[in-house]
Amino acid sequence: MSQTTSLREQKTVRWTAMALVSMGMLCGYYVADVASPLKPLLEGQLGWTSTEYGFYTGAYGWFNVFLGMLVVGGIVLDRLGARLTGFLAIAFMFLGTAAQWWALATTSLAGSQWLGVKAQVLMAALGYALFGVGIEWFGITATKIIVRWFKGHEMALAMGLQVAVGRLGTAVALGSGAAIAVALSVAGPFMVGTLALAFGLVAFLFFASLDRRLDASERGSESANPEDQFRLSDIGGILSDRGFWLLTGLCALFYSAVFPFLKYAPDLMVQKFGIEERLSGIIPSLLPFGTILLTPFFGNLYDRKGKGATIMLLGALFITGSHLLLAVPFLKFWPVAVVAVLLLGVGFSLVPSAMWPSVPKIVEERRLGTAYALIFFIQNLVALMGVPYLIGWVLDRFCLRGKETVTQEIAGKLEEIVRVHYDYTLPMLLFVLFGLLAVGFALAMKAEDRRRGYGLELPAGNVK
Ligand SMILES: NCCCC[C@H](NC(=O)[C@@H](N)CCCCN)C(=O)O
Repeated sequence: MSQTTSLREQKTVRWTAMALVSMGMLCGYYVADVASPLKPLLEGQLGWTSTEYGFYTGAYGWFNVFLGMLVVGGIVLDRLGARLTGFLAIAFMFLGTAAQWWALATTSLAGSQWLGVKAQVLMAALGYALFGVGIEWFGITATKIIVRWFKGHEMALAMGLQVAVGRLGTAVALGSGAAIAVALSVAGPFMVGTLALAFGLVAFLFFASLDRRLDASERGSESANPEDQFRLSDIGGILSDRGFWLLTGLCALFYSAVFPFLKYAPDLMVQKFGIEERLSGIIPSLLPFGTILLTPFFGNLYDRKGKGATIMLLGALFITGSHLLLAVPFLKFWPVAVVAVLLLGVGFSLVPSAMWPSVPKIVEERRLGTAYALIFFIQNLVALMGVPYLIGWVLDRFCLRGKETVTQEIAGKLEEIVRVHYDYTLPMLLFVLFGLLAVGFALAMKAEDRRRGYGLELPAGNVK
C-alpha cells in the first residue's frame, strides 16, 4: 500500500476496524441488559423487592453521574485517544461484571446489611456502577472511532451497524438470560458475561494495532495537529448551543421511554400477559432483534437521503403509540404485546439511527468526545439512573396486588419461591408521558435545524 493513502480509504480495512470494535459493544450490551429477565428470579429466589431491583439497575449511572466519570471519560478520550480509553473501558466492564457475578453467587453476603441496604444488593449495584462507567466510556470511544474511520464515507450506516451489533447482545441477554439462570443459577448469566468481555478485550487489542497502522498511513498521531486538541474551555462552547440542548433533551426522554422499559419488560410479560417466567424475555427480545436490521437501514437512508430531524420525530411517535397500546388495561393477549414491541422496535431504530450521526453536524469534531460524553451524562442521570429507580418505587408503592408462595424447578431441584403480583398500568402511562415529551423535543429540534441550518435534513456529504 502507498504510504500516502490513508488506511481508512480501504473499504475492507475500515469495516474490519468497525467489526472489531463492535465486539466490545456486543458483549457490553449483553451484560447491560441481562438482569432484565432475572427480575422475577431475583425477587423469588433472593428475596429482592422491586425497589431493590430498581436501585440496582439505576446504579448503572451512579459513578457516571455522581463521580462525573462520563465527563472524565470524554476528556480522557479527547486528550489521550481512543485506544487507551477503549482498553480502560473494557477493563472496567470486565471487573464490574465479575463483581456482579460474585455478588449473586456467594452466600457470604446473605443476611448482611451495608449502609442500611442488603449487602448483596449493594455489592451487585457497585459492580453494575463500575460496569456502567466502562460501557459508557466504550460507547463514546466507539462513536469517535467510527467518526475517525468513516468521515466522508458511510458514517451513519457504520454507526447504525455498530448499534445493531450492540442490540444483538441485548436480544441474546433477554432471550437467554432466564433460561441460563434456571439451568445454572441466577449468577450464571454474569459468568457468561465475564467470559464474553475477555473476548471483547482481545478483539479490541486487534483493533488498536489496526488503528496504529492508520496513524502511520496518515504520517501522524491521533491528535498530531495542536489546533485539533481539545481544550477545557470547549465545554462552554458546547453548552451554549441551543441545538445541542434540544438533541440532549430528546435523547434523555427517548431513552427514558426505552431503556428502563427494557428493564421491566420481561416482568410486564409475566404480570400482564401471563407468560411463563422462563420465557418472559422472548417477546421483549423481538425489540432489539427488529432493530438489528432496521437501525442500519435507517442509518443508510439518512446517509443517502437526509431527513434526520423527520426520522427522529417519527421514531418518537412510534414509541409513544407502542407504550399506549401496552398501557391499555384490558388488552392482555400476548399478540398485542408482540405488535407493541414491534412498533417500539421501529421507533427504537428510527431515533438512534438519526440522532447519533446528527451530533457531528452540530458539534465540531475535536469537541465530539466531550459532546457525546455530556449527552450520555444527562441520559445516564435521567434514563439510566433516575427512571429505572422511579419505576421500581412506583411498582412497590402503588401497583402491588399480592404475593403467593409457589414451587418451581431451579437447577434441577424443586424450590419454594415467592411470586409477587403487580399492575403495570401506571408505569406504562409514565413511559407514554416520556414518549410525548420526546415528540415535543423532536419538533423543536426540527424547527431549530430550519433556523440554524445544521443540515439535519440533508444527506451525508451535503453538510457544511
Ligand atoms: N454512536 C452512539 C451510539 C450510542 C448508542 C446508544 N447507547 C447509549 O445511549 C448508551 N449511553 C447506553 C447504552 C445502554 C445499553 N443498554 C444506544 O442506542 O444503545
